[in-house]
Amino acid sequence: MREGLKIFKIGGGIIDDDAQLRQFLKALALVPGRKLLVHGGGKGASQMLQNLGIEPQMVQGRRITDAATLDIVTMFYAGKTNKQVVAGLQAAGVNALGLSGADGNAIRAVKRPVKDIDYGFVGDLPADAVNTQLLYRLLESGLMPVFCAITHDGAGQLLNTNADTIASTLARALATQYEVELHFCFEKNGVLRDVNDDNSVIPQITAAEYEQLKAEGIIAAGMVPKLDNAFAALDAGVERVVIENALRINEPVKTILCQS
Ligand SMILES: Nc1ncnc2c1ncn2[C@@H]1O[C@H](COP(=O)(O)OP(=O)(O)O)[C@@H](O)[C@H]1O
Ligand SMILES: CC(=O)N[C@@H](CCC(=O)OP(=O)(O)O)C(=O)O
Repeated sequence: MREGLKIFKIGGGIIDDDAQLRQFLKALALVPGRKLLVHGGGKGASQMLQNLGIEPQMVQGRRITDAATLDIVTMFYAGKTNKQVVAGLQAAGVNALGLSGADGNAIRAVKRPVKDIDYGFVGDLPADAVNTQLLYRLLESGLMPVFCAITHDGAGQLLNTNADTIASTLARALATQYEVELHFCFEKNGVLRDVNDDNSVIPQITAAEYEQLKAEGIIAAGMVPKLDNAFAALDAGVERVVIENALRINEPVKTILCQS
């Protein structure tokens, strides 16, 4: 039987709040077994860009990343945010190791080709993006890898990559070695029937139901790329995908996705 691995992805809203981040990391420290964390930070990055006089530009949930933006998001995601998360995990007794995709050649991306839109220095992840051997060695030595949203192209170029996509790609790649559970954690209690009512969590969603909920506009905005990534992970052999509140990971309230 394969060993278990739990992959957690945490989004911008929680990371920007020191007290909430600490609470999440404490709860994460209590989760038994092999673990890996991917963090975003898009909200805080947009704030920082604005403070520096750069207007953030997002198209279909992806940031248009010119050279100046890349410099700033690299400092923010791979520097401040990643190191703060790692320090928080160390304080909670977890030996975490902060990584970008360039470190150990962990995740090699491809610069998004220019079609209708030029996204600039944004990375897409091919099927063989993940250095599974490196991650296997880190996980088996008892470390908890903590990834930020920065990857590289193998030729010296850093690339900004959506954190949900990183989590889903890691989950798919590592599903060959482990029985993987993928947890998307954010500030809502799960996928909601009414986005303004945290008590309207949909406990289970199949792929067919997802299409229906999307068509009805119940699932919208940032939730669409998240769930596209989530169902792609299930299709590729990830055992279980969960959408849940980052502050309630040890409680039963959550949305579980199923293939059929
Ligand atoms: N049905 C839904 N249930 C929950 N959230 C939804 C739903 N439809 C749209 N959303 C929106 O999607 C957001 C999550 O997407 P996003 O901001 O990209 O996630 P993250 O915070 O993980 O980066 C929620 O904060 C919410 O505003
Ligand atoms: C290319 C691209 O869009 N990159 C994202 C990476 C951060 C991220 O995904 O953060 P959240 O998970 O908090 O949204 C961005 O810069 O916003």
